[in-house]
Amino acid sequence: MKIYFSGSIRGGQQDTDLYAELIQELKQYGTVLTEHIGSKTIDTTMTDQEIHDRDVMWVKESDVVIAEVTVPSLGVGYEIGRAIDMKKPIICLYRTINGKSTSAMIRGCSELQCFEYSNISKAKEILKTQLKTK
Ligand SMILES: O=c1[nH]c(=O)n([C@H]2C[C@H](O)[C@@H](COP(=O)(O)O)O2)cc1CO
Repeated sequence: MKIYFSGSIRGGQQDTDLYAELIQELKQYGTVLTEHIGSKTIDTTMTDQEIHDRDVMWVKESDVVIAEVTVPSLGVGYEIGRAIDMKKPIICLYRTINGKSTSAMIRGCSELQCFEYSNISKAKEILKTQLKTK
């Protein structure tokens, strides 16, 4: 199974360590195409167009998209929209921080499976339940 993991980069990298742990967990279910999202080092050798085209190709190739949407990111929202058009199964994970929840455009979308979680163990449980059937 090919997994496209989506998480904020230019939207803010405060959750990068959490993404790295989720990516590590996801590796037991298949190949994670986007391991770089769990690293704070940004590749400066690629142009924006190269990043965009590579990532859209990976979304196309993927069997499932997992998006951590707590940190608002234009790129993550865009990838989710493209993945919906491609009819991919999409799981969105988010935490509520200081009473602030994620966008209604994500939580209110019936084509997404959205799950709120409070800590990494809960996120792993959600992934286990959701991915064992895929
Ligand atoms: O350098 C990058 N590499 C990359 O793969 N992305 C993709 C993957 C992430 O899921 C998403 C993050 O978008 P943003 O940078 O707008 O937060 O976009 C985004 C950037 C920078 O925008």
